[in-house]
Amino acid sequence: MRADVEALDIRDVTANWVNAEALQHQIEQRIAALADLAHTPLFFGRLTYLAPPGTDGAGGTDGAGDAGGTDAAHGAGAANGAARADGRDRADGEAAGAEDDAATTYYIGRRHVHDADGDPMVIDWRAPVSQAFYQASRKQPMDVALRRRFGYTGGELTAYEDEHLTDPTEGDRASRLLQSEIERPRVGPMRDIVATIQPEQDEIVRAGIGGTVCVQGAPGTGKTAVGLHRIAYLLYAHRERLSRTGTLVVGPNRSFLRYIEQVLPALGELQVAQATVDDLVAREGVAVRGTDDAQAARIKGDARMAEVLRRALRSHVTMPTEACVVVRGSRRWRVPAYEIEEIVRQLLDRDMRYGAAREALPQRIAHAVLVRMEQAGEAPDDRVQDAVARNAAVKATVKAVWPPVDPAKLVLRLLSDPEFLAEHAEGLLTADEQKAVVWSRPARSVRSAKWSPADAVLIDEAADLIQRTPSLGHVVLDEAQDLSPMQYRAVGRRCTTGSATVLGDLAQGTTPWATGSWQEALAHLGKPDGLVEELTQGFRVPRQVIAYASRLLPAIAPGLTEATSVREAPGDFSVRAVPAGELDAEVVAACRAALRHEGSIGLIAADARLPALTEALTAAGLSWLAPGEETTPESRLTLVPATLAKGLEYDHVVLDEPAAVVDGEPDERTGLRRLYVALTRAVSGLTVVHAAPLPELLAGTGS
Ligand SMILES: Nc1ncnc2c1ncn2[C@@H]1O[C@H](COP(=O)(O)OP(=O)(O)OP(=O)(O)O)[C@@H](O)[C@H]1O
Repeated sequence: MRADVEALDIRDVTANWVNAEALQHQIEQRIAALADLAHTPLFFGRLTYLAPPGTDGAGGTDGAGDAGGTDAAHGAGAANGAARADGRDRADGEAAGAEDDAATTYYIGRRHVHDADGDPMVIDWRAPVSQAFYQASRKQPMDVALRRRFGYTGGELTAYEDEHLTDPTEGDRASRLLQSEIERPRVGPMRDIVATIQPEQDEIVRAGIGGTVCVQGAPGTGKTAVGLHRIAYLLYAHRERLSRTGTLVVGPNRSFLRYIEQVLPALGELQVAQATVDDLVAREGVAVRGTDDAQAARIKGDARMAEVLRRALRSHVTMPTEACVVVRGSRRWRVPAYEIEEIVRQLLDRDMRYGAAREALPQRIAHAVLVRMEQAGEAPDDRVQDAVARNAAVKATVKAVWPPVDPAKLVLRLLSDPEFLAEHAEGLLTADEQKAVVWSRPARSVRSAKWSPADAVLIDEAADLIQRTPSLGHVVLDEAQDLSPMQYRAVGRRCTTGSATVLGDLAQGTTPWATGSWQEALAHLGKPDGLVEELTQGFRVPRQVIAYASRLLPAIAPGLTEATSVREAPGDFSVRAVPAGELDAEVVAACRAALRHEGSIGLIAADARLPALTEALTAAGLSWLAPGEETTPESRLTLVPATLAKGLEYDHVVLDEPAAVVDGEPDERTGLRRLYVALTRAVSGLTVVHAAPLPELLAGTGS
């Protein structure tokens, strides 16, 4: 397929260079999307239907019987499976009834693959025919006689596993291939899970584009994976619409985005934008260099600020005191002040965007002039109305009544001028709250102001009040629990006409304004009808480790369901108390021990502990990476400040001094939540090393 695209000669088919450029670009994208990925096989599953899908006939039973005849227990007969799988044998017509086979048997892969005649060889995992691969069960076989999963090692087909869903004599058994995929030692960036998406995950992945879905899930339940696969699914099912409107993944920080950035390209999707909320609201000329204390940030992030901004903006509209007199030729047309006031009030009542109303106003005044012209016997047309709207007198009136407003200047004034703030925050913010947000030293200009991230969100809100923010087709919002209401609004206005997938865990909220309930979050996002789903099967964290971390739940998120672990391997888990003077050395020793195993190692520590640990690692001659930098078999140790651990995972985690992680946060609940995040990053082993006493809820075990 790639060779076909590469061989395309477009010289004779393009009318001009713009055409040629556009076509060439499309061709390059197609070639890129068809690139071979090392170790990524073309197919991972096969379905044999009882009858060709879409028919009622039972004619497919033969095919099913045939497929059954070639079965082998998983692991055995792999070579045979490989030969059949590449389609050559089938093309040779090895089996009688090869026709039937082709009609009922489908190979499922990451993308569609066809042969030289254009006949499909591998069906895209997102196609309707593939859904049964994920959803069919013994209870509901969905017309599937045989489901085969293929197992690969380093790109080589090494095993397969069969389920005869309609065979009553065959019992249910756990998939070894799923188990080995889950237990695989992690190294490198996040990978796709297309081969092993679970039924409850699949339902979310394939939910319709019309609705917003919100997923609450404990650490490691696959929220990020599900969100990314959902966007890939939507791009498949609604390609044209979404390529016009665009799609976006919002994540908590750069390291996280780097960690996930290869999943969608591996699924052939290269067009999805990725950003943090700070990126979304970034504006030219507004440099974010400042920070807020927790109280100011919380108030600035509160949804009440949206109303303060709305009022402050609308206060720029003043009622006219003078008539508008338009001179055309020898005639003067006068629109009295009361009539302009009426127009202005109508525009205010319609609650249009400030900027849209400002653009409508000159036309409305011009219309009033035209009515007068007609009354005087003239017959003006649209061109006259346009000319009048551009008349200097009309412009002057508009400027006086409905002046242009710069969003950053508006926020600057609110934060610099206590009286202006008081006027518009009356009844919304208390006097203390107003005091908390006003800058101690007023800024002189937008450029010199020390804007904080929360200020940038306020400016974004103001900009949207003036001019509508363009909406994308679909937005996936990950680690949503940390967003303030104002940040939810900023994301929400980027999908007003589209839909969203909101992913998060209330127990992992570590901002002072962390989400308390998903209903509230969805309301701030502007999607109050969004459906809240829960995932509870954990794919990352070993059972003992998740049980240990879950001891914190009563203190950090009472009422949340504890995750179960689908991992069979118990994992290594130890908690070591060491003398204070030996903490750094013991941590280094734990890292060394972890490095003896395969896979990535994350040393997670309170941010304040980083300098000491950096020194200890250097002295020990160990090199390490920063979070988000790709781990490789040669370079596997990452030093992770606790504040950046969210969303990431490491095969083995060494957690330094839990008490310091808790103390690094302004309050205990946030501290324990930060600790919960740190404790739940491990895939196969966790070593906790501490000199200070453990938080009470965790004390009482260990070695
Ligand atoms: N169906 C699955 N098959 C195989 N692996 C899976 C499956 N679902 C999730 N995983 C794996 O489990 C790990 C955790 O998934 P993911 O990071 O999406 O979880 P999360 O819910 O976003 O976690 P957190 O709350 O910590 O951010 C990843 O390595 C992911 O690939």
